[in-house]
Amino acid sequence: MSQQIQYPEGGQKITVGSDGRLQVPDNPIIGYVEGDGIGPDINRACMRIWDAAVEKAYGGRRKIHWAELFMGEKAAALYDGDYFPDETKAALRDVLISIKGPLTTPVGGGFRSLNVSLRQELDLYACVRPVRHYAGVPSPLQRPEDIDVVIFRENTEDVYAGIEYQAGSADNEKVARFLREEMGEEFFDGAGLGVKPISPFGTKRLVRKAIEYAIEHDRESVTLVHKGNIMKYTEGAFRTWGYEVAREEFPDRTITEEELYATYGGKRPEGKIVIKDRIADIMFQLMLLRPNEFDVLATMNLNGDYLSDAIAAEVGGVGIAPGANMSDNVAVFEATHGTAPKYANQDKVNPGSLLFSGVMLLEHIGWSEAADLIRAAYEKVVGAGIVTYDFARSLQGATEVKTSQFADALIDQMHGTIDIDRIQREREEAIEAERQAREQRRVVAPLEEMVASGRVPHTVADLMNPNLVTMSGDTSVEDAMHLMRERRISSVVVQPAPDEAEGMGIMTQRDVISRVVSATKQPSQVRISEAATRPLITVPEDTSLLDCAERMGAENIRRMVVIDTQGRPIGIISDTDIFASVEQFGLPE
Ligand SMILES: NC(=O)C1=CN([C@@H]2O[C@H](COP(=O)(O)OP(=O)(O)OC[C@H]3O[C@@H](n4cnc5c(N)ncnc54)[C@H](OP(=O)(O)O)[C@@H]3O)[C@@H](O)[C@H]2O)C=CC1
Ligand SMILES: O=C(O)CCC(=O)C(=O)O
Ligand SMILES: [Mg+2]
Repeated sequence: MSQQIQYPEGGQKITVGSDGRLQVPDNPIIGYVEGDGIGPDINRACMRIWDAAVEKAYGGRRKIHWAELFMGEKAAALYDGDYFPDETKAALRDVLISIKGPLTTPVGGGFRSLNVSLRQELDLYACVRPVRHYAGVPSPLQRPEDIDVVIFRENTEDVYAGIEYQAGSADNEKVARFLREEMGEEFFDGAGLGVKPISPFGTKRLVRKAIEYAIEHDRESVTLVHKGNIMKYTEGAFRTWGYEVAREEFPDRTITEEELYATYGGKRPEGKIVIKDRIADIMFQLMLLRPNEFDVLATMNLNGDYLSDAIAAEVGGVGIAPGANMSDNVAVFEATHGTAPKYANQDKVNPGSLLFSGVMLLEHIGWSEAADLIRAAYEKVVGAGIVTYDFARSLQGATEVKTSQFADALIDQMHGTIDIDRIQREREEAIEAERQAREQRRVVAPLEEMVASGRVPHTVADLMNPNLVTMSGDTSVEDAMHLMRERRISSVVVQPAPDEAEGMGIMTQRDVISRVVSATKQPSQVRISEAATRPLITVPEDTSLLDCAERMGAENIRRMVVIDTQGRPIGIISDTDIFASVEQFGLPE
């Protein structure tokens, strides 16, 4: 066997004690695989951050001794075309804990996925992917903080098992003949064929791990995700065996959702984990609409692959979501995204996914002080708008930095050598300056444009501000205040919450002051529907400015929401807008 791997001097191996727990020395040897594509860029950056956090947390008493292990393109170059050498497999088992970057897999042919091979060869049966939101990270959701789930994805079975027969091959014909002649199945000629094995053994060990995690981390529920209505004997069986393991092995710690309502009136008894199940397609919708109903998710391989990328998108994208592949002793932590080849060697991408996989690793070996330092520094740095290109795309006032510069900022923050509050202040000032410039353009420039073109504003649509924010009535006043401050707006349109019969309303800064602050209520405890003014006073987009001014006077209000012909809110017009127009053009006709 070719020998390329060298364990660093001064390091000691992690072992498993007689109680089954990891024995971690202060100088553990931990394996790392750099990965292909963007792998080297993110790995270089993350190693500096992990090392700095460990040094800072333990004052030099603890130190990781990294051992480079080889997979993918780097391995092929060193081991004569072998992408996953035996030496690496042996070392991954030997050091017990490793972390890896992404690896290239060719589509539709070529060699088998190295990631899948790794999971199967080492029997790393649980792919654990926590997804939560970090303050300051841009998200398409109104309340991304509601997302805090841990996905346990089965890692060795399902259509990923690699039991596939290529169309036109002799094996394919043999299997097709068997299925048609012996089993009476019908399908089109020339079909590629794949097998989807789901076993009670594979299912139960995965669901067992998910329930153990839920118990250990004081989580409320474990949801079995499946498409058992269609694939009854694979996905349906996953559901059946999942409930079985809960009932047989954790009878004192689990109840089913059915029991929750039938026996406990919907109120979860202290210390019990609720086991429930959802069909996979609706699960994607639920994770967008009501994510706070979910906690730990147990899925089969393919559903978990899809679902983990989709949920990651809700909290900032695959650039930030971490993961780990685990057996009972061996664990290989890994970024959940791929090799993003178009960005390779550009020092450009977000190191967050690998970084937080390392944070999981630090927690796994019990070094949570170092993990906490990274999390705290991350929130500060991203909160100050220092981000890589992916977050910069949707973050107002962002300072876009390279992968290595992002690592520098995190390390400086941990060392206290960066004035993050000043950067944050400057960012807020820049956002404010941008807002004022926008306002200037909105109120003055359109009028100037109109003067130049000889047009005169007639209707509210000519003058309205289309920058309108609508929020659901069950949003807390605190969350709405954050958004109003961030967007520099003085009101939000309030849509009825699902449990409300009333129509739309508006909540202004003045409402917050008079109905929440002066009433000494906690903004976090009050829903915006309680602070809003109803009904919403609207004005159709083709209303003349004079009519609008008259209505404002009659209703004694300073702004009105403009609606289109379908009754949808499309903008807001204020007395300031009409004032500016009259000052410029005189009284409208
Ligand atoms: N575990 C593993 O090793 C995995 C390996 N792969 C392999 O990776 C290769 C490429 O796969 P592909 O489907 O393109 O998926 P990738 O995850 O590599 O890239 C898809 C897109 O995701 C965004 N992205 C990915 N990583 C980052 C990051 N760190 N920071 C910011 N944005 C990021 C980029 O979006 P944008 O273009 O919008 O900027 C990128 O173009 C394939 O060979 C695939 O098999 C895929 C998944 C997992
Ligand atoms: O192996 C691959 O190339 C893709 C794996 C993947 O998508 C995942 O691990 O989530
Ligand atoms: Mg994937």
